[in-house]
Amino acid sequence: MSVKGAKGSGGINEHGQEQNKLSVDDIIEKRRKTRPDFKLPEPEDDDPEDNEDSDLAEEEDDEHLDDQHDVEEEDEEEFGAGVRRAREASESEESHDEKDPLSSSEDEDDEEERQSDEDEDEDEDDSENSEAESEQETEVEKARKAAFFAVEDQQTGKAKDGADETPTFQSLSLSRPLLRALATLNFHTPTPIQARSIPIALAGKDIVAGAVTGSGKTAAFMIPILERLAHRPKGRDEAKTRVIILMPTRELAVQCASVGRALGKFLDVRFCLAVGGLSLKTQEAELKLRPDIVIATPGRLIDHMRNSASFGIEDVEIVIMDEADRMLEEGFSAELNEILEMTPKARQTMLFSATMTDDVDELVRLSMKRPVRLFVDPKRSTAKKLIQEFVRVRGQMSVGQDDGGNNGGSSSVVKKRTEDEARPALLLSLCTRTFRTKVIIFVRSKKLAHQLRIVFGLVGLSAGELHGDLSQEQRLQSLQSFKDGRTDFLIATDLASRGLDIRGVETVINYDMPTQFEQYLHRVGRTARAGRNGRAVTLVGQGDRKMLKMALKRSPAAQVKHRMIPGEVVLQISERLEEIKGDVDVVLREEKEEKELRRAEMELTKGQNMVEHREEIMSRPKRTWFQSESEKHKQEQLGTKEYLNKVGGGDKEKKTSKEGRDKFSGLSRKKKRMKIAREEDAEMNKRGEIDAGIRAAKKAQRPKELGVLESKGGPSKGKNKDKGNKKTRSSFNKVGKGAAGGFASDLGDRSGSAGARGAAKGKGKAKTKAPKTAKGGKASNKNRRR
Ligand SMILES: Nc1ncnc2c1ncn2[C@@H]1O[C@H](COP(=O)(O)OP(=O)(O)OP(=O)(O)O)[C@@H](O)[C@H]1O
Repeated sequence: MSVKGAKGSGGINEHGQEQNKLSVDDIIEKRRKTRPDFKLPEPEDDDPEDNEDSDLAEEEDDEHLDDQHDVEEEDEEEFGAGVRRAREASESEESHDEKDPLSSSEDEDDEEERQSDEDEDEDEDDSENSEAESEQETEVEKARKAAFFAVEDQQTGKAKDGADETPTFQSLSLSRPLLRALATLNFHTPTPIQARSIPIALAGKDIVAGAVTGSGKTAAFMIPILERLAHRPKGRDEAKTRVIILMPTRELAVQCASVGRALGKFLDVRFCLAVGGLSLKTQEAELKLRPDIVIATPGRLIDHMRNSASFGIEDVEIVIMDEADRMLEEGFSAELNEILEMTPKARQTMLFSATMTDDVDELVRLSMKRPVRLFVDPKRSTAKKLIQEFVRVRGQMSVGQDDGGNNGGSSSVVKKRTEDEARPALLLSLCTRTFRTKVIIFVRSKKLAHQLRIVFGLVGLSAGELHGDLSQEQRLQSLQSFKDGRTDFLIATDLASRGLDIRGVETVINYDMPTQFEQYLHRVGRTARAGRNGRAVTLVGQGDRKMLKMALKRSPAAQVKHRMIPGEVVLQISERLEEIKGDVDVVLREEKEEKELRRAEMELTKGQNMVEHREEIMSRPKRTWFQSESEKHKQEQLGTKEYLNKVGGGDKEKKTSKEGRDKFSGLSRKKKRMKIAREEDAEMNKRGEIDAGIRAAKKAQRPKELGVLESKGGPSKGKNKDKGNKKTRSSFNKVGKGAAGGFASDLGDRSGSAGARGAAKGKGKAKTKAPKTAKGGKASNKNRRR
């Protein structure tokens, strides 16, 4: 293959030198050199045509536009007028008189289309009504909330009249090292969410807090955590993991750790980042030292809870769940429950997010004690300095003139295209003429993100991509080069829509409208953060009008605009894009070949390692891991079946298992169980030396305070060994009672009989590290990552 010829095939060559990998950038660059430069339209700094507002309707038509363009222009005007009408309607709060922002009153829409529009409108009205209802608290709900949530003023002891005064960090009674760190970061005044949550968090209360994107929620929980840790008992024996911060994605965890380290700069507080995709061994070593704060994604934390010697969460005093709704969306509810149940009952729990869902309400109800509700901004609102622009995407566009020889006159040629085909040219028009640096572009799929990145590369724009198809290292690199300004555009999926705080992002472009309004809020919230200006531009297709209406309804009139892109610019770019279509395919093909080659090399290396180091590899203990619901179910069934076979509870299985009948015939139930246990012990002993070695190593690593005295014989069987009066919220007792699946899921990658034994012995083994049966976990590992 030519590509390989250019840079070698990677790995080690015959001279023992490492050969370079061929990255997608190399492939794009190589391809770009084979064709003339893509001529980009002239940048226009202050293009009045681009930016429509109320005065645009009075502008004269461009003389170069043909008839078809006139129709499109009118259509655009209608769209703009629709945006204005919707805005006005939102201002007067007469939402049901609101006109469809995409409608064109004198449109030539056919009857069928009109009918379907009406149907859709009805649906929208219905859903908006129900939404309005759900936003309006009923008396019953109010009473329920009053009974469950604590009142803020009571908690802080503040008089109501004092609430309006803007506090300073000094007035929040923070210690000097923290005040110094805040000054270093140029945080002079607490943001509203910080001003309200810090005193309550310092008082040890549970909190459920919501505030718009970019309003400083991270520091709102990090400051009181650090302040509380500043007063913890110190000394060698006091090293404990006291705080766990759970984040939905690795990037957010990394970001949160960096905020924490910056704020804790002058305090002797130790952090550990425990996220997937980074070295397990390094994390294990750090956890062994019992860091004060562990910032983790739920899956990786559970992995460590089960597999890392000497790490336990039984001393945790504070649990934070950031972006809790996203964690639940991602199917982490079983993991969250397991983590919460393993921590002490007396802990403080705080939950933060810019958006909340019903599932979060449920989590709050199950995991918190009389939390204080802090919602500082109107529900579903955007940052104050965010300008939202909308660009209409049409699925049809004229591409030139036909002299009309056949039709007896001149007419434009109208090329039918789908909205999706129209979007790339609109995007490139925006990115080449108006928004040229510090732009995040959100797209709906990983594949699209990658293809667009190739397109950007081929036309000479510097773009990176961020989505779940990349390795952790690639994700972090991509993010870093965008932060450093080495790339101007970051093309991302919703993986990046939450929480990412990138200073100086000027524009967010929604290549397509997200399907959930919450998602829209998080995406546009990547700009206009911390009181800065920012702009969000959304391409709006026919099917996106419901979302558009919601956005218009919730935004002040001055912040909403309709952007129009001159038709000829879009046409010019569309034609160029047609020309490079083939190149995109070539790049994708070469990239695939390159990947296959790498995979083949990896397999080869793996095979070699297996031959050379077989014994060592086979002796490594398997890690237990959480499973998907279907895996848990299968495991549960398998465990139950084997158990029933052995104890004689399952008639069918008993009859078909000759061996089982002979072996246990004539024995009482109790004796059967004992015999099974003995057999299993013997079986386990065959694995003996390895397991004994592992147990001994774990025991040796365990700090004295957690271990059982040598004289009492052997290591404790679990991290949750009873320590004085400390209670945990564990429900393992419940699990032990015959719930074969609960244990089976822990021993998932050991033999099914071990799972059955767990069930048989389960009664009363409340303090083992085995997980409880996960209830309500929706997603498998596969769909956790985007
Ligand atoms: N008191 C403050 N003064 C000035 N800047 C602040 C202050 N607190 C936080 N910031 C800055 O505000 C920005 C946004 O903070 P943060 O990322 O915590 O927002 P957020 O509310 O968690 O946003 P999101 O909902 O998108 O996750 C950060 O760059 C942070 O440095």
